[in-house]
Amino acid sequence: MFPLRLLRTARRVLPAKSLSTTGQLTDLTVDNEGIATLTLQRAPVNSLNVELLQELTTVLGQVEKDKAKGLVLTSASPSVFSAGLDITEMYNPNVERLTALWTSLQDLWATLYSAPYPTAVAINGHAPAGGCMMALCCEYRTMVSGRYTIGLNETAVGIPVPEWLIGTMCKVISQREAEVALNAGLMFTVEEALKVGLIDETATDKADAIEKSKKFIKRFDKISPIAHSLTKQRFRSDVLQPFAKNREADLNQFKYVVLQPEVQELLGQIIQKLKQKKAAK
Ligand SMILES: CC/C=C\CC/C=C/CC(=O)SCCNC(=O)CCNC(=O)[C@H](O)C(C)(C)COP(=O)(O)OP(=O)(O)OC[C@H]1O[C@@H](n2cnc3c(N)ncnc32)[C@H](O)[C@@H]1OP(=O)(O)O
Repeated sequence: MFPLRLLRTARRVLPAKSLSTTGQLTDLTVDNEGIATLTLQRAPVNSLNVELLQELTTVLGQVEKDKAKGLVLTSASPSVFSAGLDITEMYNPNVERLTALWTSLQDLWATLYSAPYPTAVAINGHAPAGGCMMALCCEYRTMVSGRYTIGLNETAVGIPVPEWLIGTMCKVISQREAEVALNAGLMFTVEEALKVGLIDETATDKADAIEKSKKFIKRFDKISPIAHSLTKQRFRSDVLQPFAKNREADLNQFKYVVLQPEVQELLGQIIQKLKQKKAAK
């Protein structure tokens, strides 16, 4: 059950010096104020394969165990926050690996969405699909201005958006805006995202986005962790609880859809287009 996980009693008194942990695909640092920064670093575009999804969930568990003051999520890429699920994991897949991919995505979503500590994201580049999903899980979104896009474009790659992700989006933007965007797999520019409330503010660069994210986390300095985590839980439980009951059916539906010949054909075409785009650069 999610409620107990969300019950958070005290922040740890952190040592004066910064802590730093480096995984293979992510980097976690904790500053001397106790704010953790988790950086995605799977080059070139932080696409989410099984290993990255699992590492992210493990590191989030560590942030919780260490009782950090809060978390800032960002990316090491100069232009992409995350390209979403690794498309090559879904094309001609090994079914066991496909199962692990979706189960790991479910775990990451549930862990980040129900994190008992304050969360903010510094979106320093494009954030399609699973990239947008991670941003939506956070309590505050700052995006670097530029020619970047953000949104849930799953239908454009042949994947229906699961109910838990529709619910997550509808907590952030209006149901009407969400329905129009998700049905057609539309992406938002930074300006459009700000206008509909998909992001909370813009930043001039990554450093500015991180600073703004940390400023958000510091809002909770005088708020009791129990008051914060229980209130957050109450806002999110109507999305988390049905998810917990339906995750097996959600997995089966994902596998059924991805293995359809027409979806496989579409995924193959997308991979081809990405390759041609690179060759034309
Ligand atoms: C039911 C499920 C619903 C919701 C749950 C959440 C999950 C959703 C499913 C997904 O996430 S599907 C993935 C959807 N993602 C996309 O459609 C993004 C595709 N990529 C792009 O649009 C662009 O790459 C970019 C805008 C992110 C970045 O553009 P740029 O900086 O110009 O880089 P390149 O396009 O040249 O790509 C560099 C390199 O990376 C490879 N790549 C890009 N995206 C992916 C990806 N999603 N998976 C795997 N690989 C990707 C691309 O092929 C290039 O590879 P090279 O080997 O040629 O270097």
